Amino acid sequence: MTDLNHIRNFSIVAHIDHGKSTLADRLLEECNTVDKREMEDQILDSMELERERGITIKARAVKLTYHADDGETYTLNLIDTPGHVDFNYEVSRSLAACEGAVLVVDASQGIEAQTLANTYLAIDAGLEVIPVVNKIDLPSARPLEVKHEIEDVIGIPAMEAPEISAKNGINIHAVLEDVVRNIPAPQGDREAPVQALIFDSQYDSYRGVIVYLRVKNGVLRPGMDIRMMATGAEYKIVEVGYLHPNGMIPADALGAGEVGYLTASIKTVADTRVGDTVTGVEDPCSEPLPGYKAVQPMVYSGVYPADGSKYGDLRDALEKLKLNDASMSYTQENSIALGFGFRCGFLGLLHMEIIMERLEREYNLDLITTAPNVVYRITKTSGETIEVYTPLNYPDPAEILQCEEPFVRASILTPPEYVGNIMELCQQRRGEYRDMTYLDEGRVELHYFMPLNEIIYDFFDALKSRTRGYGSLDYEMDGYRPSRLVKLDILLNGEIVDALSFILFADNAYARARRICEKLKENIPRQMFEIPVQAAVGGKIIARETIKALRKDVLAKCYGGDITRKKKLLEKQKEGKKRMRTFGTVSVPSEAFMAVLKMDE
Ligand SMILES: Nc1nc2c(ncn2[C@@H]2O[C@H](COP(=O)(O)OP(=O)(O)OP(=O)(O)O)[C@@H](O)[C@H]2O)c(=O)[nH]1
Repeated sequence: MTDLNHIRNFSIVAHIDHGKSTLADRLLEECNTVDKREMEDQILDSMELERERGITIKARAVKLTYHADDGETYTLNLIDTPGHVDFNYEVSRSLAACEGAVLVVDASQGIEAQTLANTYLAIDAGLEVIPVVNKIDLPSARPLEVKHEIEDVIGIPAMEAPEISAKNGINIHAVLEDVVRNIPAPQGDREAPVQALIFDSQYDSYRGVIVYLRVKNGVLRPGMDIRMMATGAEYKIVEVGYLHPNGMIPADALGAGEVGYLTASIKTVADTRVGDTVTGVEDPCSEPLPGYKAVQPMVYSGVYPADGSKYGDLRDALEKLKLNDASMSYTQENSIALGFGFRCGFLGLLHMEIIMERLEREYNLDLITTAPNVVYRITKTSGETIEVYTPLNYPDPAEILQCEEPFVRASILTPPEYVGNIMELCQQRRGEYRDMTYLDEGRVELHYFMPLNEIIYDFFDALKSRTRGYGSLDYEMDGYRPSRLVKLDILLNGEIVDALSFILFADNAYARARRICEKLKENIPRQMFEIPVQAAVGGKIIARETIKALRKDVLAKCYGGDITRKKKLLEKQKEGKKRMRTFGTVSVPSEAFMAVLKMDE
């Protein structure tokens, strides 16, 4: 165990793409913990998918050894934080494991919404924030301006902030010196009962769950019986150790102030929730650490195998993913149209996309997802209040007394010239204007109340395109408000396709219904008979298109006796058929579902 005075626990916070992972790599190199040759690019983002998408999903930590200019050797624990608004809670728990945060700001972009949001999280967590200006190698870099921006907007001294290029390895040493000098050493009592904060966990098929934690008080040792205070789960520690960039290094003990891992043959990450407190069974601490929150999925979607016979495979895959991702949820759901599937809950659309991609890629599944929805709250005339996770459970309109939908407080940062565009966008999305602050000459912060439902689809993309990429968004939940909602049903050939139903704001129903019918008409191939495509609210048809009947058969073009060409065509047709689902008498390709999902593009 390192003595407390020689430990520094810190995170790096930044807006997406400002260079957090690249700086982390350079710090690792500078501390010589990693041999350059064996260093994979961006070791902290260890999942393949993360690397491909260039985002950081799960928090990880590494222990660095740094020989400082004062002649002393320090242990630096770098805790990586996810960079997307979907994962804000995980960010806050990672920060709670630290005493300081390095704030990376891109010298050409300056402060953006997530810079502010993450910095405020760090300041709220009581961390010492040390700014760093990155990407000074770029011709468009304006480090001095950005330093002024940091001082004016965030209100922390920044004139001495290191000007670095993480990419080219310029001035990295100055960052490490700042960390050692300006971030306080951890405090804690190693004689006290154990109190350790879980900031991440990961499922490993051989060892069970690996729990990443920061010990606040006491000492953890192998053989000790521990309890997770929120979930109540109890285990015997098998191993404790440190997180070296090249792997886990077992140790005899993990003491207050330190960051490391434990294993205890834990079967599921659901037992080791992020933010929970680990304590000893024999000599428990009197109170858990503050700030634990059971994270709730905010967005739900139906997930069905494109090929109905793969239902079992999908269930197995979800079961495995769930072991590793406590924030995802799933329950079985039956749709008349799609058969057996699951209603899955996600933190947000990015989280949903990541899980869908993992299911398709790692488990080789072809999936159909239904339009994502938020959780609505409906009070019935009987006085009963229900939470509606899926349009399939939407009550009969005659039984509804009141509908409520979740709202968020959104803050949008933008250069002033785009304010008009943004206001228009927010108004279209039923935003309620709160206020607007001019942060400095180049930046305005707009505050709105918005229905979560209007944000989850494509709000972020729409914002980016209306601000030429300069606008940025952050939001937090703000509770439920009464709303006028309806369920829109889609009928093909007179029959409701339940998997295409969704809940929306009443005033949007007509426009949306027309667009969906048009989209379906474009995406459903003609068949032997005419197919009416209709949209209805409460049994009343509000839009209609018709898919004309098909007359020619595919082989008609194949005059002449070229059998291989005929075979090819038939083969192709079969391929097409496989990807179709038949509803009543109508075959619908999975692309049609996608088209309805991607409505707002
Ligand atoms: N020119 C230049 N590019 C840099 C520098 N540092 C990082 N980049 C580039 O900026 C991009 C984003 O860097 P990352 O380190 O992945 O950014 P991040 O903040 O970790 O992003 P997320 O993981 O998505 O939160 C990459 O293409 C880097 O190569 C720098 O000093 N100069």
